[in-house]
Amino acid sequence: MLSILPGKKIAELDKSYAREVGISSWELMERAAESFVSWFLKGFSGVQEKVFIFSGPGNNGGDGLAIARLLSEKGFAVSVVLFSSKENSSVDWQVNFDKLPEGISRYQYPEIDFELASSAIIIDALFGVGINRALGGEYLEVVNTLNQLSGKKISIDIPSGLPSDSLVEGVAFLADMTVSFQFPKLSLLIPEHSKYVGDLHIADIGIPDSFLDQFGSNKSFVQASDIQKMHKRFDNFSHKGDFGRILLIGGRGGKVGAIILSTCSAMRTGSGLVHVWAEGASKDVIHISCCEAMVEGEKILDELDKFDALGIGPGLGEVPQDLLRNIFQSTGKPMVLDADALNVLSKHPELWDLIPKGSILTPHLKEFERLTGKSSHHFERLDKASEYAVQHKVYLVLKGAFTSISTPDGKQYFNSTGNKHMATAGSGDVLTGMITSFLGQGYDPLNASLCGVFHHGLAGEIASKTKARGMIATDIIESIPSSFLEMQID
Ligand SMILES: NC(=O)C1=CN([C@@H]2O[C@H](COP(=O)(O)OP(=O)(O)OC[C@H]3O[C@@H](n4cnc5c(N)ncnc54)[C@H](OP(=O)(O)O)[C@@H]3O)[C@@H](O)[C@H]2O)[C@@H](O)CC1
Ligand SMILES: Nc1ncnc2c1ncn2[C@@H]1O[C@H](COP(=O)(O)OP(=O)(O)O)[C@@H](O)[C@H]1O
Ligand SMILES: [K+]
Repeated sequence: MLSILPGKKIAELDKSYAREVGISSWELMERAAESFVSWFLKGFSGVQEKVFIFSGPGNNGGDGLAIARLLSEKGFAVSVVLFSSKENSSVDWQVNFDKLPEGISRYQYPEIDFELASSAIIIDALFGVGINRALGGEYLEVVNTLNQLSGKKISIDIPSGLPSDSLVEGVAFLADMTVSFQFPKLSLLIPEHSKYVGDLHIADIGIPDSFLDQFGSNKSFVQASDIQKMHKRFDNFSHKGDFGRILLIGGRGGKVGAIILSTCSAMRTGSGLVHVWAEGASKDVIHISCCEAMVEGEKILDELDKFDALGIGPGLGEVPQDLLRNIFQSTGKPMVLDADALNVLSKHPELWDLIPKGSILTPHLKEFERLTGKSSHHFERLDKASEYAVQHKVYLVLKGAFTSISTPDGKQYFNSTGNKHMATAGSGDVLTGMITSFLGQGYDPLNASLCGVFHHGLAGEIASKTKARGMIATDIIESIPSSFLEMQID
């Protein structure tokens, strides 16, 4: 689990880590540069390619100079554009400046012809986490100019102009890709900053997770290796009863498809027994669409105790609040609440304290807004999500890119899988089926949420390799088994 530290803590982290392992701050910068370059070489191997690196006065600029040297050694035609004088730059910047090889072209801003840079790969090393005010003067001017260029643009650590923990003010560099060191800065994970960040890559600089943990952050970025450890192991004598019996409630009226998606995905996630509550003609449709599931009528609501987990909401439509109230009161077990179940909760806050403790709520942004009111930006939304989870002792899965999972003990986890092709009708219903399935298999609510969200995103990534923009929710379901195979979960 990568702790996400606030920008202000990073200088302290660097210093204490360098001291602990007995390396200099320059050596840490060198590791960062090497990690960037090894990522870069996977995507840009054409050694004839031109690279322009814009280097600011701090350590982000220092990273840029180290990267300039390393890329030049690999045969790239590298130019650096400098802004401050040597004596006004950070100590490690100066060391890397002195190490710049002869072959690198140097320009002192404003003496640069942007025509030359227009056909090059642009690397933004102006400012990193040390930015402390909006861009102005020549930095504003250069970022505005670079933003007009059409070549590939890459930011080191964070796009220049973005603060690491708050909303951008004014202008920032528009990167196609951002390579952030060790962990993503919080600011890289919010929708308002997506156009600046582009595709996000995390470059390991070798600081162990356990070392980051000492800084006591309540926010983490979830990795595949974390998820692998959370999975329950089943043995050779396991039978379907060990994989849980769940009940899914929803799919009324014209929305029977929603609960079918949840049902099929629960089966694919490994549930032993999946029951679905259904009304009238939808029973047959469910049977035909997912013959492995058992379809139940109204009476099943009197037998909730026999289920290991419930998932309520996909396609439920408008229902009287009593339906939820009765369910909450007849079982103390955590359950998954999505879609229309959340809409009932939004209209009836008096139900909030009846939600069984440890339940998992999975709103998308609109559903979350109905629940907690409008937010002026995502940082505020994340705070509200955390408050809600703590206050009502539930897990709040706020869906979108980098879905966040807020916990009753005030922690917040950010998912690292998924992509834009998952923004398609029904993909949230798939997630509900997956999380309910894990909960029913005996995963605790945190692990069920984290594993559900991670595998959902990974299945989406796998499906999108062949389906891309044409991907539909069913494709995600079909790729759930591949997500287990990829993670070697048997
Ligand atoms: N573990 C890690 O993550 C590692 C991190 N590393 C790297 O270090 C980076 C952080 O470096 P950093 O602390 O030197 O800050 P950085 O962002 O270069 O800028 C500070 C300078 O800018 C100035 N300044 C600020 N705002 C300004 C503005 N709007 N307009 C104009 N000037 C402005 C400010 O001076 P001021 O004017 O405030 O006196 C100061 O001179 C980090 O992002 C990563 O790339 C790696 O090297 C090693 C491992
Ligand atoms: N751009 C994106 N990147 C990653 N995941 C996404 C993106 N857009 C949507 N998703 C995921 O797809 C799902 C969409 O859920 P939701 O909006 O409830 O869909 P529906 O209501 O149609 O079922 C969520 O799990 C969300 O995290
Ligand atoms: K930068």
